[in-house]
Amino acid sequence: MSESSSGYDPGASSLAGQVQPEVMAELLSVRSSIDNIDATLVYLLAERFKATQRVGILKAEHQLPAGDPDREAAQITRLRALAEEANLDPAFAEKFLNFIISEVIRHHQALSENRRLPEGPGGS
Ligand SMILES: C=C(O[C@@H]1C=C(C(=O)O)C=C[C@H]1O)C(=O)O
Repeated sequence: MSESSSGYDPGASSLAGQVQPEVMAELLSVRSSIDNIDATLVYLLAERFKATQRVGILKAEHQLPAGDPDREAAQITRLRALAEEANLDPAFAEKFLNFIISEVIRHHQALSENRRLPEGPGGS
């Protein structure tokens, strides 16, 4: 579905009418990059959840535990270092990864109990 038919309005703003037109134009231009980045994040997350779902199926088939704390610790150390290099707050990077991992673990638990998940952030 195209964005125009989904009803998305890239110009939506509570600031309309309160800012000079040049400022608004610059704001909308930067927001267009933010929209592209957000779309990419959604696609990246969808791909990540597809991959983790394969891991979840493998774990369920072989009666392996949903979480893997040593793997998580290694991922967090790596992501914190990457975040520092990228000038991103490492504490934020860690929180974000933990948020995603906890959702993945919830999915893996559901898979191993052969349960369907209610609609949640990860979806699949
Ligand atoms: C995906 C896995 O399962 C869990 C989720 C992880 C993740 O989302 O990266 C990492 C480790 C596990 O706690 C895995 O074991 O690789």
